[in-house]
Amino acid sequence: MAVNRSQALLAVAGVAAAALFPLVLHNPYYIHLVETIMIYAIVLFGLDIVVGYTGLVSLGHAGLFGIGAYTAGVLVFKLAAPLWLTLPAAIAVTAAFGALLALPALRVTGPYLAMVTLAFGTIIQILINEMSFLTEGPMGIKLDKPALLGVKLDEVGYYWVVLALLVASLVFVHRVLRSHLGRAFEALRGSPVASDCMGVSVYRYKVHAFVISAGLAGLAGALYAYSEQYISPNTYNFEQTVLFLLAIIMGGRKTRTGALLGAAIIVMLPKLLDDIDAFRMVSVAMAVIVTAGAVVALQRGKATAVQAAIPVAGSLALAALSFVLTTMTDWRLSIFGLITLFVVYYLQDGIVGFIRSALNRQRSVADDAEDTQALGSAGADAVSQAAAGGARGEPLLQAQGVLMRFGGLKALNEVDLSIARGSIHGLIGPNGSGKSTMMNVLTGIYVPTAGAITFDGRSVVGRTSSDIALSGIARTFQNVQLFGEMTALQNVLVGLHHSFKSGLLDVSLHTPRYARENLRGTARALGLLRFVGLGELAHEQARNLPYGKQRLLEIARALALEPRLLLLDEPAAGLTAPDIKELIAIIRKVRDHGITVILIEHHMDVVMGLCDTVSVLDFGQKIAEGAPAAVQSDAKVIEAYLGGQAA
Ligand SMILES: Nc1ncnc2c1ncn2[C@@H]1O[C@H](COP(=O)(O)OP(=O)(O)OP(=O)(O)O)[C@@H](O)[C@H]1O
Repeated sequence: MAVNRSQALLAVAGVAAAALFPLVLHNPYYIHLVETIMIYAIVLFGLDIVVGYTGLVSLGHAGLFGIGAYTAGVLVFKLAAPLWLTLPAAIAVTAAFGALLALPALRVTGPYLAMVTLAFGTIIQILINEMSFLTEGPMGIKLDKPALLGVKLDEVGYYWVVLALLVASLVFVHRVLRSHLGRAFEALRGSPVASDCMGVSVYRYKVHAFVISAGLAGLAGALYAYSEQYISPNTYNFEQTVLFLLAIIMGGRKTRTGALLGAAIIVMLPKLLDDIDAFRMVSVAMAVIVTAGAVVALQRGKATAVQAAIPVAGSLALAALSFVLTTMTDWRLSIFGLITLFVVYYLQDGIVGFIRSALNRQRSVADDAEDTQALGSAGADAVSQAAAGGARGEPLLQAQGVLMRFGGLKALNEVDLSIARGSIHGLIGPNGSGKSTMMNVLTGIYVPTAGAITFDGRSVVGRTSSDIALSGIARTFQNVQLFGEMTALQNVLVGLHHSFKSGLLDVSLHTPRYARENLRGTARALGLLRFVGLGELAHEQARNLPYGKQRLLEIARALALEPRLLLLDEPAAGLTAPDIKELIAIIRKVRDHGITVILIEHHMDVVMGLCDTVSVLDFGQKIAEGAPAAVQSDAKVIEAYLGGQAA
């Protein structure tokens, strides 16, 4: 595992401290409090996969948490089931409900998804209430602390069980997120369209993320039932769901520390707000921290006086208010709301994100791949020889009568195209002539209004982008579509996703099969990066690369798919002259590996120097086709497109 030493030491120290806590502090109230924080943290690890990594909003997690609690509760109440049965059952049942919700819900996004998941949560609460024959309805279910290996657990024993499962969940989530599955989750947030075109089905991995997240919520729910020793429908309500989301926002997304911190906040804050003395202490401490933070930010030139003044004034006012108030009862919710507003507005990356940026530390974007830095063969070997039969020169892709309508506009009007195997086929035309639309039709982003497209004898029309990608068509994008928060290496590894056959079990147990795939994948990805001259930048975040390098990275990522056909959409746009030279050499090498290329390009020297055949589009129609020299001297082409430029 690619965890650095100090992180590992810190984690071990943290677990040891948590384990010793109930022995040092015997107060059952505090033991229960920490236990609740740990249980909530398990939910939040899962919720962060959905919210932080895939970028979806779920308002259904309290419902899922409730399903876990009731699965355990009902099994204990009706069948006196033991712990080793109730916990796996809670995970399985909740994951199944998660799938039931995700399969239809994840067809929609944004506010619609929020509404669907919210409705789910409400329905679950109503069902728990109504299905008295199973759930005892509003009366709720009482249950005892469970027994483990024949010994009935007391508060401390159960605390340790929860701690052990927290650590297990942490390791599980950590491993999943560092594997190809985690990369798929991040990729679909970074660029859904590029994910699909790399063979990583956005829909499929959204559902995966949701189901994993639901399983964790189920486990936490079951633990919560035993912890409280009583469950009733009212616990799993809208407020609970909002609290979970708030915890992620406050703690910070894409961080396990953030989830733990978020859990601590949502458990402790309401209790602190119950007690005026505690509230005074916290608000004074907060005012001191905020003021000190503002001074540091001002000194380092990270904030202007006005920017720093508002949070300082706000926290001082809160501290002053705490001494004016005599009781908290009427003010609890308002103050909770104010604190939330403050965090959401000023700490958009959450508290952990804020601390990291204050310390000038980047979020670690390392994953399992980093272990294998020294790997990688010579660059060119990484590009697979495009296998599969068919002689050079025979058609690999054929489009007939392709029509693409957008309302009244025919972006493509009865276009025929035949791409010979092993060739570089240029597609040129003035702006808006339909070139990118053609790429989008070929890669399944648009379904053509009419016409037929066959790739290697199989129809492309109506298939999903990821299916088409996996059958051997890779592409780059006119407006670069990289996974910005991921490293160059991780971007290429997303392209290699198809080469990972390991499942969730392999990933969480780090089986030899996963280790083998991971090693091989990383070596190939590094080889591909070297092939496009980015070997040195493997661990750089994609969004930090210069524009020209980003375009080359897109080519490496596309090659990772082991395509037979590579579509390059204006690869030279925005490149400097030396970069263009490098690009031309790379495209030639790609062709020499037997990969067929369709090249959209405005740089005529690139097109004329590289292409075997050129097709010219104008207003969605093909107006000429042939060898570059012939096309260049075609009167219609000169009139439509080359006219001004050729002169
Ligand atoms: N999703 C869409 N909805 C509506 N119209 C579209 C859509 N996509 C493309 N078009 C229109 O189709 C026409 C062809 O666009 P396209 O992007 O394919 O041209 P292009 O040849 O790639 O141009 P450029 O070189 O500027 O990228 C344009 O008029 C464009 O506005």
